[in-house]
This record gives sequence, C-alpha cells and structure tokens, in this order.
Amino acid sequence: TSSSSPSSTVLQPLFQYIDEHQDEFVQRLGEWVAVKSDSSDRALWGEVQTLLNMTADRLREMGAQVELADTGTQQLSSGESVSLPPVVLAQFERDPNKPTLCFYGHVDVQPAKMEDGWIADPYNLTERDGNLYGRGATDNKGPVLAWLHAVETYRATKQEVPVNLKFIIEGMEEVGSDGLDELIRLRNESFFSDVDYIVISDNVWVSRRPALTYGTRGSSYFFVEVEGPKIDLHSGVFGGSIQEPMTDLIALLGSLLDHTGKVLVPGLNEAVAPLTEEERKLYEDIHYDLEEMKKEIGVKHFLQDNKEGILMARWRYPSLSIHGIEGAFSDPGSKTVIPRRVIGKFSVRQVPNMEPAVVERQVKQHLQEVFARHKSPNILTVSSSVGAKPWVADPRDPQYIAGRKAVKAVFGVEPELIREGSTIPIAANFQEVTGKSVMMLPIGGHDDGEHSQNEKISRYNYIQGTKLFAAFFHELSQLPKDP
Ligand SMILES: C[C@H](N)C(=O)N[C@@H](Cc1c[nH]cn1)C(=O)O
Ligand SMILES: [Zn+2]
Ligand SMILES: [Zn+2]
Repeated sequence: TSSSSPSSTVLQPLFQYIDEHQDEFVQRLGEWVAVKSDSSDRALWGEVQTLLNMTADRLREMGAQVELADTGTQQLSSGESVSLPPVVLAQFERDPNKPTLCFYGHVDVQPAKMEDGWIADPYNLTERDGNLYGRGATDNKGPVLAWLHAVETYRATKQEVPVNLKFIIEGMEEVGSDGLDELIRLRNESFFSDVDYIVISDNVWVSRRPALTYGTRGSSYFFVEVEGPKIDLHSGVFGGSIQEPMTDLIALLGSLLDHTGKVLVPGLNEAVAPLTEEERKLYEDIHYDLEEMKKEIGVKHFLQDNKEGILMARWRYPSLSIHGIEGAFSDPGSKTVIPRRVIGKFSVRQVPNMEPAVVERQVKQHLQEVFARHKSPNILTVSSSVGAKPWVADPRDPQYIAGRKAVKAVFGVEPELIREGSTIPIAANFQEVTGKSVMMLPIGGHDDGEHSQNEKISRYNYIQGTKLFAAFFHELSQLPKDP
C-alpha cells in the first residue's frame, strides 16, 4: 500500500504491533498444538474440551461474552449415547452502526503419530527453516489464533475494532461437525440474526499466491464391514476352503473406481453440475505449477495432464478415496492369518448438485449388488457418516471485495479466486440456514500438508495472515452500507 493512503494510516500501527509480538503469537500456537485434540479418538475428547476452554478463556480475557453451547449426544453403534464436546459461541460488544462479522473455526485435529513419519513430535511445535511444524499448525489452530491475535492487536494498540465480532469455534470438524447443524438452526434467530458476514479460514492457497475461496466439496464417509468366521483362522489350515472376508472386501473396494479415478458407482456422476464457459474461464487465470506440485508430493504424473483438468478434478468433480481397513493385519512381519472381520473405510467428495443422502443410497445399493453377485456366505454391513453438502458462494458478494482489498494491503497482489477440494461440513448450512454471505479467507500455504506427516504453517503466513485479518476488519468497515 502507498504509505499516504488512509487505510495504511490505520493499518501501519497494527502491522507493527503484530511484527513486534510475533514470538508471543508463535509461543501461543505452541501451547495450543501441545493439546492432543484429536476428535477421531473418543478417548481424547477431554483434550478437545480443554482446548475449547482455553479458547473461551482467551475470548473472555479480550472482553467477549462467551457461552459453551451444548450440542447434544452421539449415538454409538453399541446403542450407548455420549455427550458431544460443546461449541464456543462468543460475541463482543455491539455497535448497531457497524457491520457484524462472524468467524467460524475449529480446534480439533486429525490423528498424528511419530511412526507415521513425523520428523519431530507432532504435538511439540518445532520451528525449522521458517516453518512451524505440528499437528493443527495450519488446520486449524494457527488460523483460529491469528483471528484472536488480530482482535488483540486492535485492543493493545487502543484502536476500536471497526466491526462487531462474533466467534463460533467447534471441536468436531474433522469428524463431520456432529451437532453443529442443529445448533445453527436453533440459534438462527438469536446469535445469527444480526450477522452480516461469515468468514472461515480453514483451507490453504493453491499456489504461492494468496487466495479467496468460494467453494468446497461435500463429503460422505463409508464403513463396509464383512464378517465371516467366529475367530481368526490359520491360512494354511483353512485357506482355500472358505470365502475370506478380506477377499470379499477387496473385491467390493475394487468395484468402486477405476485406474483413471472414475467413480464406478452407477448414477453417482449424473447429478454433477454441467461446466459452463464462464466457469471454465475462471480456471485459466489460476497459478498452478504442475512440475512443482509433482515434486512436492512425490508423484510421477497426475491423472490429468493440464492445470485446468487437475483443478477441476479437485474442485468441481466428485472423487472417491479409500482410507484404510480396520481388522486387517498391518503390522510389520508376516502373520499368516485369515482375519475374521474387516471394515473398509472410504469417502466420496461431492460437488454441486450432488446430495449426500442420494450418494449414500447409490453407494450402499452398488455394494450390496456386487456382494450379492459373489454369493458369499459372509455378512455385509454398510454404514455412513458425515453427510456434508458441497458449498459454493457468489464471489461477487461485497465481502469478497473487502477480502481482495485486505490481501492487496498485506501482500501487495491481487488474490486468486479459488475453490477447495476438501470439506467444511458446516459451510453449506451456514449459507442455507442463515442466508448470510460466506467466504473463506485462507492463510495456509499450498505446501502445508494438512492431515499429512509434518503439517506446518510458515511463520511468514502465520504472521502476515494475522495482519490480513486485522486489515479485513478495516476493509469490511469501509464497504458501502447498503450494497
Ligand atoms: C478443510 C478442512 N480443514 C478439513 O480438513 N475438513 C475435513 C472435514 C471432513 C470431511 N469428512 C470428515 N471430515 C476434510 O475435508 O477431510
Ligand atoms: Zn480444518
Ligand atoms: Zn482437516
């Protein structure tokens, strides 16, 4: 920005504070990463709760009114029901003359173990070559903290925050945001009634350029259980004489997609929204270096041979990924066992105009038909979870103008307009139920490795991202009142 513009007069002291306090911000990220808030493991929901409490405390210290809202219970397959972790709902003092921004984020993480190939303990934030490594560093603890630090910066520099602020922070995003959709419905007429804009920072850029994100894919997660004998069996004694559950399961999983990545479940691709010329053009301008990406993730080639094809496959077409097999022998060594029961796990990423309920029905029917053809004596059970819809917003919405200006003020470039292949389970609900404008304003780098070994956020992105959020408050307040 030019140093004489009014925006820069407001922003410079904020940016200076952020630069001067960056070590404290990194230290706080270390404290958050140290909390093993892995929501996929029910035994760790206490840790999730600990971090939600820490978030609530921090918001209270900054002057917010905070509620830990109940989200009900989860029914286990055993029939038992367990209480879900609460959701933090926070609001700062309201001025009716200011627009109201609501930030959504999550503090739970994906599982992480040293033996998966981490260079250092995933729960001990470690700085190497300007990068901050640790589970949750980019997904989503770093960005949540960056929003809190942006608020802290205004307060510490005695500048009035130019927007009304609300926060909604959950601890179950990584497993499908159980209970949150109902909470939003319940609070639509209260907590959300005066919200003008909802912003999410739970994804990464697609290249080295900053980005604004206007769409995510939806997701349904499937469990395919094949149960056979009462006990595991010796493969030398029984091999060849029984239909093995694992053989059934591999055939079922193998029937789901072909080597080109095409999903083979009948009907599944039929609902996909047709590609318009206008949409196709949007892909041309996006920076995406194929050769660099191949090197970065260590693949010889992608399934598509051009940028547009790859990005469309990631953002606007469905995909199916097989994640694992529970009950299978996966330790080192050579055990010669026939597992008695195995559970295959896979998920389908969904795009406009697919409906999770329809996809779930199509997948279950397909698996049952394939299984019936095999005439197996084993028992097949298919169940599903998550059921998250895809989300697409109108990037011409005023919030995106403020996002663009904030990016320009901090990074000196225009942001890319991108979509995201992964899922924010609650994004579509926010838009549909509240009717408010939703935008994603990511700060993570394209190489942050969300869900992967050695997840990181660079110190640069973390600190510049904090400035981006501080600038976004300002730019939002500068939008014309009734656009
Ligand atoms: C984009 C976000 N950071 C994320 O990782 N979301 C998860 C949500 C999910 C989907 N199925 C279960 N959880 C993801 O996209 O995997
Ligand atoms: Zn996330
Ligand atoms: Zn995630």
